This record gives sequence, structure tokens and C-alpha cells, in this order.
Amino acid sequence: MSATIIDGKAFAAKVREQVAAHVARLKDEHGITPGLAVVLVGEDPASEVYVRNKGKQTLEAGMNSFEHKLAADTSEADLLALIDQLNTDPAVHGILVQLPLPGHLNSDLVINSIDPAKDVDGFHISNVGLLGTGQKSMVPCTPLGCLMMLRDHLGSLSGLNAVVVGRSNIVGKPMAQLLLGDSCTVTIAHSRTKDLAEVCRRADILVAAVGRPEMIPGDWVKPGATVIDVGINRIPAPEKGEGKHRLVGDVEFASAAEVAGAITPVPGGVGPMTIACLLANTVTACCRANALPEPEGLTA
Ligand SMILES: NC(=O)C1=CN([C@@H]2O[C@H](COP(=O)(O)OP(=O)(O)OC[C@H]3O[C@@H](n4cnc5c(N)ncnc54)[C@H](OP(=O)(O)O)[C@@H]3O)[C@@H](O)[C@H]2O)C=CC1
Ligand SMILES: Nc1nc(=O)c2c([nH]1)NC[C@@H]1CN(c3ccc(C(=O)N[C@@H](CCC(=O)O)C(=O)O)cc3)C=[N+]21
Repeated sequence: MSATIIDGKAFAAKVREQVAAHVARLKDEHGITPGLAVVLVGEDPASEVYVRNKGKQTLEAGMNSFEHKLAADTSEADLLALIDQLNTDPAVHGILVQLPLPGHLNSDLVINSIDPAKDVDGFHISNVGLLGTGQKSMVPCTPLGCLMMLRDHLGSLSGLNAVVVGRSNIVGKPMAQLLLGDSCTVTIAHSRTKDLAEVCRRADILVAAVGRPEMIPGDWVKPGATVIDVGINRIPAPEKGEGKHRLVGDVEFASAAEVAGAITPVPGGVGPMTIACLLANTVTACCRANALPEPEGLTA
């Protein structure tokens, strides 16, 4: 193995320290405690892992955590009423509605009912538009975490060929916007892309956000490339015992690590950074709401 392992877990711990320091200052100097509300409708395994880690880390950073767990058959009207209440609650600075939502709920409608200033996921059309036009916005947590690791590892990204595999609204598209903002030459690949292997081999920066376990093998990776593996896939792990699972990314780690210059592991890569950036966005939202200076280095 030749690649540098980008330690997202350690990086995330540093980001959370910076967040906690800023939270302490907000409390001491202004008597303000940032608050994050998370809304979970029904049960989704990926979301539950995320919510569990997040609630704990929100409290550890000194912030208030408000969890709203709603039944899977909650009506759209009830969900919108809750969001309305959180929008007007002065103790709530950030609102996150876990995705995916059950099929009977219109996610676009729900997301766009969140006050854009409290939209710490950065999914509201207003924030999407601001990001796309290079204006100050709330930046989606997962792509923001990826950008932080890339800048930390590479310094300048200017002029590099970046390939993002996946075009979802929550990862692929905002990731591409951020890379473009840092002057990469950006290609967005997806399930209809012709000769994906060839496209990937041109990437100085390869971001995989597909949701297919170990889909990208080492021979799709350009020698020396920086590989960011966003995928979180639970696969059976009979070697750990009957019915056990383990997490793997969208990249075949062992073979990719032979070729890449640097690579993020799964777990311990993008996942922890996503949560750290959610906390960072909550502090940023709180500062903006109170017309106070924002923490430095924690936004795009
Ligand atoms: N680490 C973290 O913090 C987070 C991790 N994730 C993980 O990242 C992964 C992606 O999530 P998300 O963006 O929400 O997923 P989506 O399912 O919304 O999007 C997947 C994308 O991958 C593309 N795709 C699917 N199959 C192929 C293929 N064979 N070749 C090329 N492209 C393909 C799809 O293309 P098309 O549009 O053509 O269908 C689509 O654009 C998942 O594993 C998820 O669990 C997600 C959020 C946060
Ligand atoms: N509105 C919304 N925003 C999201 O950002 C969002 C969402 N909905 N729905 C679900 C996905 C998924 N997601 C994860 C974040 C962190 C880990 C994470 O911490 N992963 C650890 C592993 C945890 C474990 O050990 O199981 C790691 O990669 O090291 C996982 C998954 C955010 N998402």
C-alpha cells in the first residue's frame, strides 16, 4: 500500500474542538447557546447511525440538541407544522430533516419549508442557488467535509481534474459546485456515463458518491490521485459472526490504496467529517442569526 490515508476521524475531532471553542465563547461573551433540531420520520438504518452519533457530538460541543422522532405515517401537514414551530423558535439555530423521507411525503416541499437561515443541510433551493452563484450560503455538510480534507491534503485545488461519480442533490451536485468554486475542471459522472473507468482514470481528484459497495477498483484510479470515498454501504460480514455486517465504501479500498496518492477510509473518512460540519454549520447559522462574527475556517 502506498497511499496516504486521510484520517477523517482525527480531522473531524479537530473541527469539533474548534466548534466547541466557538460555542464556549458565544456562551461566555453573549449568553447564547447554539441549538440544533433533528427531525427523523420513520426508521431508516443509515439515518439512525447518523442521528445517534450526531446527538452525542452536539452535546459534547456544548450545544443544545432537540430530537423529534415522528411515526412513519406522520402526515405532511403535521411535519410542516413542526418545521414551522422550529422556524420560529429562537433557541433553534439549525434544523435538519433526515432523508430519505417516507414515500408519502414530498421531500422538496418539506425541505423548502425550512427557514433558509436555519437550513444547516444546505438543501433549501435558496441555499442551492446561492452556492451555485458563488454567494454566501449554508453549504451541505458532506461535500463541505470532503472539501476541507482535499484543501488540507492538497493545498490548492486550482486547475486539477476532478471527477465526481454521483449526481444527487445531497452529495454529487453540491460537491461539484464546491470543486468548481476552487477552480477544478469538474466532470460529473452517473449511471448513464459511457466508459466510466476511462473517465475516472483522468481524475486527479476522484469523489465516489454512488452507494454501490466497492464499485470502483484500483485500476480506475490515476496513479497519485486523491480519492474521496463518500459511500457508506453495509454488507454482510460472516467472518465476524452470523448476521454481522461491516461498512465499506464505493471504492475498493485495498486495490485503490496501491495506486492513489491519498485516500479516505470507510469508516473513519467522510462520515465523521459530515457530522463535524453539521455542528460547524449550526454555529455559523447561530452567529449569522445574532449578527456576530462567524468562526473562521469552518465554512467554504
Ligand atoms: N459519508 C456521509 O456522510 C454520507 C454518505 N452517503 C453515502 O453516499 C452514497 C451516495 O449517496 P447519495 O448521493 O444520497 O445517493 P443517491 O442514490 O441519491 O445517488 C447515487 C448516484 O450514483 C449514481 N450511480 C448509481 N449507480 C451507478 C453506476 N453503476 N455507475 C455510475 N453512477 C451510478 C446515480 O446515477 P443516476 O443519477 O444516473 O441514477 C446517482 O447519481 C451512499 O452510499 C450513501 O450512503 C450519503 C450522504 C452522506
Ligand atoms: N438530511 C440529511 N442529511 C444528511 O447528511 C444525511 C441524511 N439526511 N440521511 C442519511 C445520510 C447518511 N449520513 C451519514 C453521516 C455520517 C455517517 C457516519 O458517521 N459514519 C461513520 C460510521 C458510523 C458507524 O460506525 O456505523 C464513518 O463513516 O466512520 C454515516 C452516514 C448523513 N446523511
